[in-house]
Amino acid sequence: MILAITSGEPAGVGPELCAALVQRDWPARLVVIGDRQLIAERVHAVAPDVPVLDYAPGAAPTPGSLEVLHVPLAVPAVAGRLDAANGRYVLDVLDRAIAGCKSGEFAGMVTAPVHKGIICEAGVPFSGHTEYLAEATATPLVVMMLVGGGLRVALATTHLPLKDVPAAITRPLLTDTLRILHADLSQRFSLPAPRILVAGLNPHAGEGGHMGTEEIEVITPVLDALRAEGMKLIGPLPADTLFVPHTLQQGDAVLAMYHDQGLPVLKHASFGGGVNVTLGLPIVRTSVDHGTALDLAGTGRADPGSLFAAIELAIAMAGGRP
Ligand SMILES: NC(=O)C1=CN([C@@H]2O[C@H](COP(=O)(O)OP(=O)(O)OC[C@H]3O[C@@H](n4cnc5c(N)ncnc54)[C@H](O)[C@@H]3O)[C@@H](O)[C@H]2O)C=CC1
Ligand SMILES: NCC(=O)COP(=O)(O)O
Repeated sequence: MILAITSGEPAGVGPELCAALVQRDWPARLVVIGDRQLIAERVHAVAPDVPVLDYAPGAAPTPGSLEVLHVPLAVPAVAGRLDAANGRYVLDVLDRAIAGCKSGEFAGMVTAPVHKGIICEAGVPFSGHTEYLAEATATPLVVMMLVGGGLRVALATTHLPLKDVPAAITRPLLTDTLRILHADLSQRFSLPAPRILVAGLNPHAGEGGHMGTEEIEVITPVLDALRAEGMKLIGPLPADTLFVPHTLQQGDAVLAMYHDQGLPVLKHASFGGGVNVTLGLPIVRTSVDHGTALDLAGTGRADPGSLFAAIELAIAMAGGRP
């Protein structure tokens, strides 16, 4: 099994985190995609003895070395300093991994962090890997789920302004999101009858319609319809008490209505060891839970724990050992 590791934003911690890959004996061949010289420089700054070699598909990998599939930078990259001139490079790296996943060259892809803002400043509207992968694979809807700290938290909406969230949560969106979450928990997470805790949108899940009506008009009807099909759905629950241990024990996963309803809890519980996984895709994609950490780039102090966890999950999802 070959996994593509996209090295992400060249000014961020992604390239140097690749040095840590040689610390473990993985049950998969890991191929780092990025600029050969950039990866070598960042890796050798923190691990001078690690050989950085060109990926040669036909040849057996050299144990203890890092294999790089070269995609050239547009301009030299400086750790900690974003440059819009390399925005297209970041997408070229992703495109190469996606092409390899589609063709069967790679069993899946694991992504190091990108900086959404600098890609937008490069002139390409970009809100995240999740949305980019959906478009690149012509998948009408995907679901972002983060896993860590004993939690699985999926999102009904991802990267959109908070003011646009209520209108985005429609009956069709919620229905399709729950179907994808249910199917992937069953098939890819070995949970044949997953119990899903569904958050409300408003404080106290709307307090009976006195603090918002989306629970009554949208969420409850969708849950009732899907329950009639046999899904085990609990909610809509007030988000502030959903995450107390007693309630969490009653479910296998949480569906939060928006990014910052679910992810702060998940990251509090697991930062540095969490994994972001895109559900509903025809390919396997997992990611680190953290961002580009420009403040740490080039210092060698970035923790590879989340990258390791993302690789483990990708291997498991692709059918290898965990
Ligand atoms: N998977 C991805 O591509 C993700 C990308 N991002 C992007 O990253 C950029 C920066 O986001 P921020 O909110 O500043 O979050 P961030 O995760 O980059 O940084 C938040 C804090 O966590 C620390 N940190 C991050 N990764 C670490 C690691 N591996 N080890 C130790 N400490 C670590 C940083 O030093 C900083 O103090 C944004 O453009 C955002 O969109 C954010 C999350 C995920
Ligand atoms: N908070 C998660 C995040 O921003 C990563 O998003 P994506 O790039 O995986 O879509």
